[in-house]
Amino acid sequence: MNILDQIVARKKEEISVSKSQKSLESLKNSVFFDRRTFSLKETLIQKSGIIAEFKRKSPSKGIINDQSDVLEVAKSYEKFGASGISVLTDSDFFGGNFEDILKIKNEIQIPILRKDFMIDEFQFYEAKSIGADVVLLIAACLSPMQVKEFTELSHDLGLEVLLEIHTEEELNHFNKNIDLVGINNRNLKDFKVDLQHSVDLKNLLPAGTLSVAESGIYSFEDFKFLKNKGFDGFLMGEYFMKNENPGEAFETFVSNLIM
Ligand SMILES: O=P(O)(O)OC[C@@H](O)[C@@H](O)c1c[nH]c2ccccc12
Repeated sequence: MNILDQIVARKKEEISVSKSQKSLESLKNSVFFDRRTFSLKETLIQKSGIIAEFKRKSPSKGIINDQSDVLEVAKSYEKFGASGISVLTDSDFFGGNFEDILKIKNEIQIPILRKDFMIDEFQFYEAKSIGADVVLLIAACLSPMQVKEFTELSHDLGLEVLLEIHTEEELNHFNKNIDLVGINNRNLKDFKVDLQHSVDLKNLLPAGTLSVAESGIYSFEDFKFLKNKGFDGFLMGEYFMKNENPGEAFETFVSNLIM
């Protein structure tokens, strides 16, 4: 079984436990459920375009940073111009949890992306209830029909959708209601990173689609290359998180943008 299949299999178990512990009603009654959400479509254009990620570990890299405080990092990301913050909520494979979003929600004013493997309606109510503004839909673990249904549900809840694709075939998961399309530079099945592959795929998107280059952006040159090819957004995690102080690393990185 490839890693993505393993994660999804584990996620199904996790969801059934969650459902047995929490009712949909209780999610709808939570403090953050009834609120206005922030739009990543807007901040992507208004700010640096960088969606900075908080990630403790990953299947491809092992432990990246298990010391940093989520609130401290999130505040710096916001202060130095991040368009949004991506927070991993998968615990087994990425070391994340819901608390990370709950802790930062009232402290920052930019969109929060709940980064997880979304395969069940229940998770979208959860995302809203913990304070997320945007959710990730990974084409590789969903059918085009599921993408369509989950997009409608997300919009009913006031959440925006970032659809992640990696191959040309996955373009058939796109529909006109999708808010943003992320092209993963990293193949989730073998972890290979290929920036040119993403550029080629981006050129096949309908004109005017907001595009986000995801993963494996490891230098300012990588960033500039993708920006010059027309990407609107850049999802970066490890490059910042591998430092003792990810917020400071973010500040240094964006100082290049102004020069
Ligand atoms: O740490 P990186 O290489 O900068 O990548 C960030 C982000 O793109 C990556 O974490 C990611 C992209 N798509 C995902 C899907 C699930 C989990 C994680 C991801």
